[in-house]
Amino acid sequence: MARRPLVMGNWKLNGSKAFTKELIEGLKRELDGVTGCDVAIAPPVMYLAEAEATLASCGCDCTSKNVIALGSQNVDVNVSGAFTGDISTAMLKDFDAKYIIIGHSERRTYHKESDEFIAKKFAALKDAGLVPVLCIGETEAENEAGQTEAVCARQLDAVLNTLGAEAFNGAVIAYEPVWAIGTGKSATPAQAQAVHAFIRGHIAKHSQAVADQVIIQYGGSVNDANAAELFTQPDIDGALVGGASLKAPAFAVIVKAAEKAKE
Ligand SMILES: O=C(CO)COP(=O)(O)O
Repeated sequence: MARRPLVMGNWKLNGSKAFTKELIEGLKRELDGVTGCDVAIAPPVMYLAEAEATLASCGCDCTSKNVIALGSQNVDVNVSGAFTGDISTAMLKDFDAKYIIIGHSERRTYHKESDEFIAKKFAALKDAGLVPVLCIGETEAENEAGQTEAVCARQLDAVLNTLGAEAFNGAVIAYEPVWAIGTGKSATPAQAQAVHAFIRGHIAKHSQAVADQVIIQYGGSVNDANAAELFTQPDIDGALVGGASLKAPAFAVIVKAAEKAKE
């Protein structure tokens, strides 16, 4: 089954109002004419207004303003009320954000987010009609101990066992081995493919149809030099890109590589 690739930029804790405007203007120029790949960016929520305005106001007649979707790096489970510092699904929708990253290893590590808590976020996003981008992946120690599949299964099961496989209809999974994030040491295409096939197979135990349509991105040191080879793999449906998403030309090369590999 043909799946439409998705390349998403996770800006993490980077940027400013000026940077947001400049990078998005660059992306609009670079991605003009791209039709075969979905593209999303997740700036810090502080800059969603700037991002939304820059995406909407196009000084040229390019088509790329319709290509780049907005996203966020996190969301909270509560909808409103006395939850100081939190950000709701409704607030994200207010800025037209669509793809919402949850379970990133940096949040699992620095904010002690559990599998169960992340499953609640998944449910909140589905309730709101937003697209969860569920990050999963093993640490270096877990990898060396041969626990990669067990860790990915456990992280998926938190959602599968509470919401059912159907929750993955229209959702995105990002396989991000922790040892590959920000290290310059990407998984090899074969290594990533093996885990992606395991992830799809794990979902297929519940529903083959859901497994066939779910987008599984690879993330971890994806750049303009290694993206094309990663995308040759049948179960790699795009990428979640950190560092290389902060430069319009590099990010555009990755998007175009996905478009070409999956046409
Ligand atoms: O964590 C990542 C995306 O969510 C990957 O980050 P890098 O591309 O900087 O390794």
